[in-house]
Amino acid sequence: MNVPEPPPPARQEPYGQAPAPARQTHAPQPDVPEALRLRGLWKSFGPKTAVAGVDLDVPRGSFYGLVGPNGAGKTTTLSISTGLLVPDAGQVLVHGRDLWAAPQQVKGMLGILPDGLRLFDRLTGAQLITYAGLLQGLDRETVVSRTEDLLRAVDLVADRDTLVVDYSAGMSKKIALACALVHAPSLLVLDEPFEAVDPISAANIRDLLGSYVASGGTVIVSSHVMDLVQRMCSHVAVIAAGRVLAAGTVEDVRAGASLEDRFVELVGGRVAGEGLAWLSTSSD
Ligand SMILES: Nc1ncnc2c1ncn2[C@@H]1O[C@H](COP(=O)(O)OP(=O)(O)OP(=O)(O)O)[C@@H](O)[C@H]1O
Repeated sequence: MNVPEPPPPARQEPYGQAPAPARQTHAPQPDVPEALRLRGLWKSFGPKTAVAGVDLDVPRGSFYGLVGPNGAGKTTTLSISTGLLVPDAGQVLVHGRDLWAAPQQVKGMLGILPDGLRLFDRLTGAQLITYAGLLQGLDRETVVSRTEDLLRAVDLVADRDTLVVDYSAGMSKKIALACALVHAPSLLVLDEPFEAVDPISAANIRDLLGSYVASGGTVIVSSHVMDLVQRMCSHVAVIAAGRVLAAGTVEDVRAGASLEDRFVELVGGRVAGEGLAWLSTSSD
């Protein structure tokens, strides 16, 4: 693997402090074909370069999978794309709007399920969705009806009045997804949305996301489950060592092979051998 080139100089304007345009809107720009456009993203943590020049175009209305080995830079890329992390360099455009020029307006278009999300877990599930909706500026009547719809959609009606602190990992993931959806964003960015979620709930969530995409929304998901990405996504990007190795429609990227085989071919790293000899030695 090549040693990454040093990043270009950092942006001059600190995050969120660029002068705001006089008039801004949450609406996507209609003539822009990409829901998300990343250009030249770089991010290092001390000596570790996590993202090394990522360019990516996510077409509007696509179901986009982001796959890569552990430590590839997926979470860092998604965190930068949603304004949760400041890059050392690069540009993020959401529906044609620069995230750092108008962070509040752009974030109104985004629904985010971050990795390792900390929730306000002393609220019940229903209260948490309500709180998320009110924070997004929805009126109370709309929030109440959407909360009921979302609790049904993520199979949490029976636990609507349970404190989130008492939710299992999968239930927490589902309530966080419901919070991400409540303001009907035009772009959903989901980091490992199916991790710890049971198969029935996962199927329901897939259906929900499928309908969302069919109605014009755009979804980006990171996942380690190649079979799921192959079945669910229209597009995929393979990322390793902070760089995009391949990106496009799932059909184009897998090029006749399974996505899993193509992934292994692109990324490498299979360990040949007979395993750990000592592991098969009984201590009895
Ligand atoms: N806050 C941080 N401080 C230091 N290093 C970090 C930090 N966040 C990420 N890294 C490093 O950056 C690299 C990319 O991490 P990242 O979490 O983006 O990978 P990932 O592709 O999401 O991995 P996984 O599939 O294991 O979740 C890793 O080497 C990781 O150790």
